Amino acid sequence: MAPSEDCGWLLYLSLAAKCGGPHRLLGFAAVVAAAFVVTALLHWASPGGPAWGWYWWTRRAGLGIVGAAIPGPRGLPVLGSMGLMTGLAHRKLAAAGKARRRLMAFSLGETRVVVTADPDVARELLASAAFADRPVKESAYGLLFHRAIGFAPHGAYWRALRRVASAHLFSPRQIAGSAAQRAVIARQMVDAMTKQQGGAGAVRARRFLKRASLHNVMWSVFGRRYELLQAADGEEAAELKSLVDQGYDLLGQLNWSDHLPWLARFDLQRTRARCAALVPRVNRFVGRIIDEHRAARLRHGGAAAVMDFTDVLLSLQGSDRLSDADMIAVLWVRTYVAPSPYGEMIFRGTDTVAVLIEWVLARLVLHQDVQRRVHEELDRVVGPGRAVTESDTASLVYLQAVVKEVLRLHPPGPLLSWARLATSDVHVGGHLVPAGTTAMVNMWAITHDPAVWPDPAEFKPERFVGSPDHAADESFPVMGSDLRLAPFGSGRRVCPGKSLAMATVGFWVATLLHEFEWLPPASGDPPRGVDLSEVLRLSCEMAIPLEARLVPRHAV
Ligand code: HEM
Repeated sequence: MAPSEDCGWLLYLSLAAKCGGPHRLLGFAAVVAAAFVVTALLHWASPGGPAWGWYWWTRRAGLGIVGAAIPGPRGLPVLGSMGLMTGLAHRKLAAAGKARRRLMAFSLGETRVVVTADPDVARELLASAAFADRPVKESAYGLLFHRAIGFAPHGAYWRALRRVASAHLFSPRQIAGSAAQRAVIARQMVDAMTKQQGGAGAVRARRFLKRASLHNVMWSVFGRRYELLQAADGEEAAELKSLVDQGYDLLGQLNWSDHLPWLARFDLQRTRARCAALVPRVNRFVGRIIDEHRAARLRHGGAAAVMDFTDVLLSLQGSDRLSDADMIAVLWVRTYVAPSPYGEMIFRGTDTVAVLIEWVLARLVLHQDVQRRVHEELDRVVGPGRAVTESDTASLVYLQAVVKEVLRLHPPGPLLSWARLATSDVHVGGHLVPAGTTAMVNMWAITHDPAVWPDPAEFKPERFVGSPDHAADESFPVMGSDLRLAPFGSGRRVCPGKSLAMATVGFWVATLLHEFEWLPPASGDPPRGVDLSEVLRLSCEMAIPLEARLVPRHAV
């Protein structure tokens, strides 16, 4: 509630008190409370709950226009269906939307939301120009995300950022150019895992994968090279890790005051306070790196010896030129770009890649027959005498099918994470979706729908290698043109890092499989020790980190 509204209420109450003493005041308060309860119940009674009720009532009163309401659960008065977005939201939404796959409405406090679990409606929604914006919430503003690619409003600034990132970070030439960097990090991972396996008897892959992904992004963006092993980490890497961890924490939570604005002043989850403490540290960290880049460019007569993404931003001229504050937003967010299933954020660049590789490895530990086929393919294509190179991955057809099948069963952003915001009234799936509505695609529900994928719960990479009795083959595109499996989203705001992500995942998985046999920590048949339970944080990751015994496949 705005401060002026507070003053209004106080004025009414003091007037009422003056006019008739405490009894009148109490009576007035009771009438106000009763009016509030009746209004809340009337709004709540609409399909989709209170936020939709509010919309339909004001529409009826103001314009006399009523379209067919979108079906959906009412949830609780005032709060709506906040419970749907806690825990494993994708599964809860899929269960709630079973009978309303095409489009379901629900309310998150005062926020109107629609979600679809139908590939055709998903295509309509993601391709529509009316959904090219994203809802930006309090924590996003606090962390400057609204100036970064993922959350900048659709317009000239966003287009300029995407153009620069596409040309200098995500183009095929840039991706090929950074292959050597990924090879160095892959080697560091193999060495670090070999060392840990020797000491502990089993390896917990997650910490290496997360560090490897973060170091990879830091290298491309800031030109920084870190070692993977803890002991070799300096102060800067430790500060980086702490900043990223705190950012994860902030962005991963469902911020109640984003949907119940009258709660915002209390800052109950301390979102604002924690953002305020984090931002100056981020500014110092990134600002120092920018200053170092500026100084190096001056030393080299205005150009960098080796261009990283910071140099690219510094070299922009004319209308593309960014202020220091925007540059910090773009660079920092780039290190962990990602909105959450709540319509807010998940760190993308680093988190998703590590999360996906951990799922792939877990599936391969669990399905030893599939792992054997991957090893056979690696022996045929690469052989024991040399390391895998990134150009080998094009020939590793079965391994690519494994990655696709894992993307289908465990999409890192099961709700496509980065929700969209309707900027104008628009018709989707036969319904009117009003401007200001948050829209989501439940990709997890689509990839687990038996009407879309036969035996959806089964892990069958074969479905992507041309088996005639399956719905797909090796040419099945996962980059957003077929909404039956579009883990990177689709349309104007499709993930720009998708090719880089697929190149990184394919190459690192191939290397880790070429070097090691991945066995369950405890022997047995079926293998024990791999728990596929999920937890939805910034991405949907394994609730119990994978542990595996690694056996080197080639003599050193
Ligand atoms: C397996 C890895 C990844 C997955 C599953 C993934 C998934 C996604 C999804 C679902 C979206 C939303 C798309 C939409 O709204 O239609 C997205 C957006 C985005 N992703 Fe990724 N992503 C991955 C890796 C990366 C990487 C490596 C980067 C960069 C280093 C990146 C940068 C971005 C950015 C900047 C956006 C926002 C685009 C915009 O709003 O214009 N992602 N990603």
